[in-house]
Amino acid sequence: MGLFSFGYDSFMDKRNVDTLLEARWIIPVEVEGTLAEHAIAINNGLIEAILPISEANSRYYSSNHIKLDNHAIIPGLINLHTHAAMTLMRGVADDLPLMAWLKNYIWPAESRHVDTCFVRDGTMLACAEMLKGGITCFNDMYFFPQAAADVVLECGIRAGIGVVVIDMPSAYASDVDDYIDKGLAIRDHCLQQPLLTFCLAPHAPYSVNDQTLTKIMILAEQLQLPVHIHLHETKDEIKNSLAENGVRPLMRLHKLGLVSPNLIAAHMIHLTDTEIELFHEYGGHIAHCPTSNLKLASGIAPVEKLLQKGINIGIGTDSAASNNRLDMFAEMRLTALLAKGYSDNAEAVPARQALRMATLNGARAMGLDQITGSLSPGKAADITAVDFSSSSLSPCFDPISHLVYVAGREQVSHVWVNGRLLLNEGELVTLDEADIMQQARRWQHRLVS
Ligand SMILES: CSC[C@H]1O[C@@H](n2cnc3c(O)ncnc32)[C@H](O)[C@@H]1O
Ligand SMILES: [Zn+2]
Repeated sequence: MGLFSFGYDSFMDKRNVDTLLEARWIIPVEVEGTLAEHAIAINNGLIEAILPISEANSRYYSSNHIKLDNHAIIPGLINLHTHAAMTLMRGVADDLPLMAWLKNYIWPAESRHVDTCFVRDGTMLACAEMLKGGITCFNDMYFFPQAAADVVLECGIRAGIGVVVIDMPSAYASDVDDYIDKGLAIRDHCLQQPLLTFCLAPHAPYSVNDQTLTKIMILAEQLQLPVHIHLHETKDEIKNSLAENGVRPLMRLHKLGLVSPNLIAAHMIHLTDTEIELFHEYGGHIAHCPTSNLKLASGIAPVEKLLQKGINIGIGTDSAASNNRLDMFAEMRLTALLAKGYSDNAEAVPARQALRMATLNGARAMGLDQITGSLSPGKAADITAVDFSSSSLSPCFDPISHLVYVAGREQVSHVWVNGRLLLNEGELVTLDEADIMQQARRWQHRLVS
């Protein structure tokens, strides 16, 4: 009787949580280093505690107790710049420079095919690829953002949806005011959705005029929204801006008041020292997209120099039409390797920094660093588990080094967003992968015809 009541009492003393997750290594990112043999207690979508396994077991219990004995647990990866629905155009036009790619292939295809169904099916395909690759949050810029938002809510991933603006009529909107009105109406409708945030997303300095950019600057300040834009992507962008506006694009945006902590500038390849100073002084963030930049021969961003200055840099895949993968493991590795080669310095972007760029820095750029981007009590349980049991990851002296230089997305086994399991032992929980692939094949036939 005494023994029974002792066991019962001590069981009752423990706190019941939704999930108790044990792992060989936990890499919180916010604090440096690796925690060996620790556990995470997850409750109501949030990380409640991270403790050594024995301590976690003495304080918590859960009917959902998961033991990942050979895994590293990291914050979910954050894809800071993408056009999710463009997965349906993966490989339609390769080996071209940006403007030929856009003007001769992508924009004509978009004008013929992009509608709400295309964006729905393409975003589903992207979410399947991203979740299987450990991505828990993406920053999107595309037509028909309502369709992307619907998919995000259906599958349970987290996203920043772009209120896209471009001075080019489309099936989605007739002019820039129509783009803005439609985008803001979607935001108003989704204000209570914890997985959705919104950005103002003017496409690029060459496709949006001064008057519209000023309107966007005012809206960003009024609504405290990030502004997500392609910037300084090619040498031609800068040459044309000098010819048409008398200034380089970044200086033009600065004169219009857009360079601020609200700004997320994708690419930022061709920069003078003065521009780097200015960008740092005014607090902008960068979405570095190394694969897309190389594939379109746009150039190599001076990442080491920008980091040394103290600029916040996250990592993006860009679209599957210019990458051609939505693979943040590949982008992390390339970020680390390119920075070394470009700056002639093997110490540039060590593994821990590449991982931080792919997680916490992305969250910071999106204004989400109080919610996600690292594993700390009080933050959302946006978590990726990476299986280290393969011989190709053996031996392992440092799991952070392996995550960047060895592991690939094929090692991702589990993903949680807001405490909800979305990938279980490599299988998508909320998405029907076979159906998604069938829809992709249907679009492939349409695009060809
Ligand atoms: C108006 S929706 C977004 C728009 O951007 C196009 N796009 C995709 N990748 C890039 C890139 O690297 N630079 C500039 N524009 C890009 C996409 O096709 C859509 O038209
Ligand atoms: Zn882009």
